[in-house]
Amino acid sequence: MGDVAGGARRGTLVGMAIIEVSGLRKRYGGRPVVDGVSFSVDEGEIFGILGPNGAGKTTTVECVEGLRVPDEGHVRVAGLDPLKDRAGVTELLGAQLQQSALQPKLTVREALELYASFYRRPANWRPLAERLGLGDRLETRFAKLSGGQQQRLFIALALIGGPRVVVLDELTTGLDPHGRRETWELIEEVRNSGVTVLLVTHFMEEAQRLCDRVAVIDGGRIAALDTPQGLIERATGSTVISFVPSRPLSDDELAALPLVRWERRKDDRLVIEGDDASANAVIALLARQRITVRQLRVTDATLDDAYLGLTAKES
Ligand SMILES: Nc1ncnc2c1ncn2[C@@H]1O[C@H](COP(=O)(O)OP(=O)(O)OP(=O)(O)O)[C@@H](O)[C@H]1O
Repeated sequence: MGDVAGGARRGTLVGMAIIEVSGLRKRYGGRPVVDGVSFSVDEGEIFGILGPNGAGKTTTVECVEGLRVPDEGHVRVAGLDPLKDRAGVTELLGAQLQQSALQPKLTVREALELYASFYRRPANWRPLAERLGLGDRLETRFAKLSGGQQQRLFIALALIGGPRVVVLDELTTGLDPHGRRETWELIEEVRNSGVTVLLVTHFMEEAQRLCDRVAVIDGGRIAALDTPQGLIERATGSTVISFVPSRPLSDDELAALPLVRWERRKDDRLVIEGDDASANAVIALLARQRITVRQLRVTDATLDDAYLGLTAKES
């Protein structure tokens, strides 16, 4: 696999924290939007931040980038304070630009040359552009690129300083499923080249596929932090069983079963999350009560199920 970071890879110490956030708080107009967030990201990880709209995700990562000043708390990137060691952090952290930050008339080549000029030791942008599939688009203006090409250019610009960490905030929002999958492969290659990735996303499938660990932020606080599989097991159990019963099951009947969670859908479908013991208990209850079922489905739980369970009160 090619080195997507353009050969900028340095030795990594997998398992060492490269980002440390502790007791982070930020208020706007007296309202806490980040309310005591702590986490650390190991070098070489893809670390995801998930959460509902307005949960405080962007505020948190912008404090990591040194773009916002926390009211309280402690942030370190490779041991540096992003506010006090601004130049040092800029050299080692690549941030994805917001769309509006690029002039529509700027060509891909001009953008790459311009951003390379910001760094003392930039990556060689030509192989980077090739690797990101932009080699034949160098003279194309930003406004004429497809959504997927624009996202690839943002990844290239985030990598051009040869960073050890990249922060990608909702990178695949607005992409079609094909473009999203291509971007996922690129993010995996970025990580495989040794760069640590801090990824803010709304897409559970994206987090499940890419992230080594995920923090779910809700109401400015960390609701859960684990591997995607750990979150799934903790929040939902491992299995989702759904069916339309010939007569409704009562809340009391359901409460007596060893389930993690259940939900009634509009079409009378009952969705039950649990484990093998839950599945057996449901089958036994149905047999005892002579309830038949239609459209029975048994599937593995996903991060989507876990997320809905973890953020259920607010959503
Ligand atoms: N500069 C600001 N001034 C006042 N309020 C702000 C400011 N920036 C963010 N907020 C508010 O802080 C809260 C958290 O915003 P933030 O952008 O961090 O959330 P988010 O989790 O990234 O949301 P989304 O998923 O919608 O991007 C929101 O209610 C937002 O309106």
